[in-house]
Amino acid sequence: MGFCTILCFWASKNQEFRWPIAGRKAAPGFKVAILGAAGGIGQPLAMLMKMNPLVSVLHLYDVVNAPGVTADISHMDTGAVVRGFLGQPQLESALTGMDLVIIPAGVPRKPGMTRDDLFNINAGIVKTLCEGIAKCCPNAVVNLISNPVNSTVPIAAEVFKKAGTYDPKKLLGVTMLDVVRANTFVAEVLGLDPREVNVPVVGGHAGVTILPLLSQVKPACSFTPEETEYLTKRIQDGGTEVVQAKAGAGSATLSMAYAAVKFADACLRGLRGDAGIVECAFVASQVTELPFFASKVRLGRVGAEEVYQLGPLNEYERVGLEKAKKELEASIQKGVSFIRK
Ligand SMILES: NC(=O)C1=CN([C@@H]2O[C@H](COP(=O)(O)OP(=O)(O)OC[C@H]3O[C@@H](n4cnc5c(N)ncnc54)[C@H](O)[C@@H]3O)[C@@H](O)[C@H]2O)C=CC1
Ligand SMILES: O=C([O-])CC(=O)C(=O)O
Repeated sequence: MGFCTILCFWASKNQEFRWPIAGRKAAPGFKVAILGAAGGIGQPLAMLMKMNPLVSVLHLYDVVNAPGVTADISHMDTGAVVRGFLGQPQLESALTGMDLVIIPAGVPRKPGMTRDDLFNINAGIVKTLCEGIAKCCPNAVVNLISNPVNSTVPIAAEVFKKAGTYDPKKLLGVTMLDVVRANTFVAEVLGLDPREVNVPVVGGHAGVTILPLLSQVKPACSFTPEETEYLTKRIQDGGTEVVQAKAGAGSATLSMAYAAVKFADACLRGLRGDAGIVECAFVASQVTELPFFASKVRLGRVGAEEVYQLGPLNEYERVGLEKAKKELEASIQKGVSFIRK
């Protein structure tokens, strides 16, 4: 039995375990925690955040395998100091002092499931983690990835309200993967490099609530009705496409880690005070009559500082918006009721 095996075995028996901290002081930068860091998204996300020069301290928390992932990531010769935290008794240490908390904790879909089918398990996980955030880092910006995002964000908001720490600017549901997919699929149709394409995706993060605004693509372009139908459907079903291809082995993890880092980096640049950082996210909103909605937001020193209106929609998008709102309303209510019941 090697040293690592002994240490991991001991760690799994000893909830007080804390991976040894490097004897180096953290450089200036942001302190970031990933909750669910040993998972399919969590691991590549941890690796990419360790590569981010804006991060000085990276806390990796999970209920399993946190020591192994931490040992592995900590050998990367990049700036951030990495610390691992295993299990509920170490949640508070993982969260204390954090500027940004990214949450990919929870179960993923299998073929045939909707994101809402994850509610029963993931709602409780998100509730517990957000209670920890309210207690230990109430001023942190939260990037919530765990599905169903349309319900988990309202759950988080209710937990923070109950604790008296709710700041709507600091709670952001991550819908970046929808934008990443939309950029990729639209670029394919237009014959462009996806890095040159920007597609706003609004609404929420499930099925028809994912509403790409193809009339607002940059660079300006137009689509035939067939292209619009194909692209809208492909973007809405992007998650299911991956779930089916993985055939029971989970959902999008690598593209999600990429999208999560793209979004987290935008949040950190906003916190640093960079101007003009605009990304789509599912946030508290007055853009429609619903209390939460995904749209473009300006990220700044305190989080989502400005939520932008949708801009002019075409008839196809107006119809899509009505469908999206109907489903979103029920998902939001389900999340709110989970805490208020
Ligand atoms: N917002 C989005 O665009 C996307 C969201 N997701 C969602 O992200 C979530 C995670 O997906 P994967 O990483 O593929 O799943 P996974 O099962 O590979 O990893 C989840 C991790 O969460 C951990 N975990 C479970 N309960 C926990 C708790 N109470 N505290 C801390 N960690 C806990 C597990 O131990 C595991 O390591 C799923 O809910 C999935 O649906 C996935 C892709 C895109
Ligand atoms: O589809 C899923 O279950 C995971 C997800 O949210 C996505 O890939 O967009």
